[in-house]
Amino acid sequence: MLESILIVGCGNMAGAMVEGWLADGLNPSRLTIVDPLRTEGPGGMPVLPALPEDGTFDAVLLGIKPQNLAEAAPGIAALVGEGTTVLSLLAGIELAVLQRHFPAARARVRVMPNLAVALGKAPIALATDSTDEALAAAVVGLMQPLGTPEWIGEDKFDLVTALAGSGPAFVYRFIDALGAAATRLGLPEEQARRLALAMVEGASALAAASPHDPGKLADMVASKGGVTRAGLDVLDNGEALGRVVIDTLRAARDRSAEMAREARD
Ligand SMILES: NC(=O)C1=CN([C@@H]2O[C@H](COP(=O)(O)OP(=O)(O)OC[C@H]3O[C@@H](n4cnc5c(N)ncnc54)[C@H](O)[C@@H]3O)[C@@H](O)[C@H]2O)C=CC1
Ligand SMILES: O=C(O)[C@@H]1CCC=N1
Repeated sequence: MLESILIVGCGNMAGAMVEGWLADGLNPSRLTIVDPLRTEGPGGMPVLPALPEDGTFDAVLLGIKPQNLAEAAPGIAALVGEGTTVLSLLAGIELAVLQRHFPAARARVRVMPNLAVALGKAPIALATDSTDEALAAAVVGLMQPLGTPEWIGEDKFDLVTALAGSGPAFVYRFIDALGAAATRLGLPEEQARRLALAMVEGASALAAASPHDPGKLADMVASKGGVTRAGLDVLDNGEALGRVVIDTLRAARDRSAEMAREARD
């Protein structure tokens, strides 16, 4: 049902999806990639500099920036027929706006992954204006090799964009901050960075594998009156970490909502 896929815009995000699909064994002949700024895609895939003149595709994956949509949409729409599902990665571009640009499509689906799709480890939020259950199952099947797809009401998409889409950047900042702090407190910089990254990798793998929630795991690390508790007391004091994280997600969510308003009007 989603055999042939035209990918329009193959930068960081769509490129990572292609990497994930190829790693999972997807037949590259299913993908046609268009990007004026790339000569080669992941795995040496060919990239067309412009949209093909004609062709029939089961899906069109939009991997361009939201601000490029209005200009690119008419050309893309010419390749979107009644059998084509539009899959959009674009932050803050609502289904209603996709409907306006691609009225002939079989369905429109918002997809919010993150760069961990390359490793098959991204949460992938999905929202659609279609009620076709077979199509919904096909979309989930297409996304499954890239991580953990799940349907989410579109009213939560701004928040999910902040958490699942932008989230890795927030975690990378925290890893950087751990390394920088350890450097400032006396470890050689390279060693501090290496230890911080290895620690986060192991801790998140354990959190994913453990039957315990992260709060319980934190308590399992912290001995009463010991070393970890002294550090946690700083993070917990006045909910210091909790407050900065709420402010972070709120700012990202609100920017997504603002982008949605701009694209709507
Ligand atoms: N980078 C990320 O982690 C995430 C990005 N997204 C969404 O993915 C989309 C792409 O973001 P990135 O990959 O980060 O941007 P990017 O700038 O790396 O990639 C965009 C690509 O689109 C190409 N492009 C521009 N106009 C085009 C056109 N008319 N036809 C074909 N290709 C065209 C550019 O040459 C570029 O390679 C955005 O809409 C963003 O909201 C969603 C989730 C996470
Ligand atoms: O920063 C952005 O706008 C996109 C959406 C989520 C991640 N990157």
